[in-house]
Amino acid sequence: MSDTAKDPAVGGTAQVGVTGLAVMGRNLARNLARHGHTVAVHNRTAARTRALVEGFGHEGAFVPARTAEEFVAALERPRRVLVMVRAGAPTDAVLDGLAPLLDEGDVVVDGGNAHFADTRRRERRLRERGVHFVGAGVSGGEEGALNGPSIMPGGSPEAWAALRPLLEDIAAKAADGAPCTAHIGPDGAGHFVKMVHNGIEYADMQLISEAHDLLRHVAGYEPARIAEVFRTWGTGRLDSYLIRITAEILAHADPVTGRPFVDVVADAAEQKGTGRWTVQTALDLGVPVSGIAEAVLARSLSGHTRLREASAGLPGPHRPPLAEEDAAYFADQIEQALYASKLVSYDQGWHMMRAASEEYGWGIDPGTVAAVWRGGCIIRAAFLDRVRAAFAADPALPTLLADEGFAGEVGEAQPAWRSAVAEAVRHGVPVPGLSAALASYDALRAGRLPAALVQAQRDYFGAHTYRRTDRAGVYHTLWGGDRSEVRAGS
Ligand SMILES: NC(=O)C1=CN([C@@H]2O[C@H](COP(=O)(O)OP(=O)(O)OC[C@H]3O[C@@H](n4cnc5c(N)ncnc54)[C@H](OP(=O)(O)O)[C@@H]3O)[C@@H](O)[C@H]2O)C=CC1
Ligand SMILES: O=C(CO)[C@H](O)[C@H](O)COP(=O)(O)O
Repeated sequence: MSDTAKDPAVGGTAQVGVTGLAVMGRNLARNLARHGHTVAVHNRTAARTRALVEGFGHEGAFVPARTAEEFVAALERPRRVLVMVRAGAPTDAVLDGLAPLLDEGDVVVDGGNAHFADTRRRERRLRERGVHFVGAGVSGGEEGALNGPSIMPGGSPEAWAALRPLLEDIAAKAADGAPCTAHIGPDGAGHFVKMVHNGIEYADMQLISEAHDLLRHVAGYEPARIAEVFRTWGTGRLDSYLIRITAEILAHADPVTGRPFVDVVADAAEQKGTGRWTVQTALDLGVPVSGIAEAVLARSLSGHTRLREASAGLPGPHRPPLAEEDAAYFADQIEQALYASKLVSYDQGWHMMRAASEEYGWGIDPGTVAAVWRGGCIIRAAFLDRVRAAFAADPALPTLLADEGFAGEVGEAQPAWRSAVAEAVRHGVPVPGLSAALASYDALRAGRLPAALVQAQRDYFGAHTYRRTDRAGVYHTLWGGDRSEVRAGS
């Protein structure tokens, strides 16, 4: 490994260092090297470092390091370090090891899926030492890390200035050539936006899977045919990475049994936690992210094997699949339901980012987030360019449904959306994502909500008070007495 002598005042020759060389770190290091940067590479277990240099050393300039000391010494100053290890305690362990070796002005990036609250804590700690800590969301999986991920860095403007040339080099490029990275905001803003990205990812995957279920059990289509339907949808307004990979998965036959691959995969969806974090955080912020919540709950329900087995015989409708011409019409309704539900679910994610930005003073620009998500990430989708344009035209837009174009599309889709959900209910096919999105749409457009009765109930049993529609002030009715009303506040 490296034995290059270092001048401590100048540092080493590597422009950037990557520590943590599993799937993501290894491929990001290669991406950086392929773009002409000299990359110091390090991993707790040295075998990964050796494998990277032996396997891909020809792709660019790597400086392998055995220890954290050797790694830090290999970097030119001010140093730029990318930490790409498992989130949680491992990240703290790596930062604890690096911190004493770093100097004022150095920049450390955590590219893992950290919780934004951890990022805020780590940023504060390293700032005390004069080190810039950047919590950067990275999305795109293995392929994205190598060929261009979407990168969402949060940190100081100085850190962004130091990282910008590197990140813009390695990030995916949108159709207009813009790099899919931008300064999201200070401290935890980048990891917050990545968390919401993953929450939306859960919602989108759930909606697509519900659409598949309806095409299968109500339209009566086989997976190969559904693959064709998805392929067609992928050429229109639903054009997205997740739709494309779904079409590929559905067209795939299991090499062992010859059956459709989707039919041999156990139907228990796992989760590492970012979707759950999104919902927990949304609850704390008081933002209704029903699409993401239903997706998290659907994964959870799918894993409750004993509960499902105990409930499997419960009665439900037994309807035959639709006739061929009705099925084709129904497939079109599903496309409309999927598009409208997707829009509502993404919109809920933006609502959450707006609330957090206000809470933490992050100044997140909603159009910038849409721009960064146009390429490289798992939820990349053609319609995000229109989301970017809508927010560019009005950064204070309270909901995408207030944008004339999106409102028109959802308005046109809503009769089909209702029919698709109603048909699902008639056939006993669960569509928590599609129906939650429709309920959210209906609640938002309703002039008056049943919340009035809830407030009255709260006042009845707990004297929790209520406001009136016809005059200012806070009131309580003496439910246990003569039912007269008293003013309880202003
Ligand atoms: N995989 C993916 O598609 C994506 C992953 N991410 C995030 O990127 C990060 C890296 O992901 P991935 O590449 O999949 O790797 P993993 O999450 O599987 O983490 C493995 C890496 O963490 C290191 N590590 C674990 N514990 C420690 C420790 N205590 N001290 C030092 N190093 C430790 C491992 O070192 P060793 O080899 O010695 O065990 C290895 O380099 C994670 O935070 C993940 O959530 C983000 C986007 C997509
Ligand atoms: O970060 C990612 C993509 O952007 C990961 O793919 C994501 O963490 C997967 O999450 P889960 O395992 O919970 O489905």
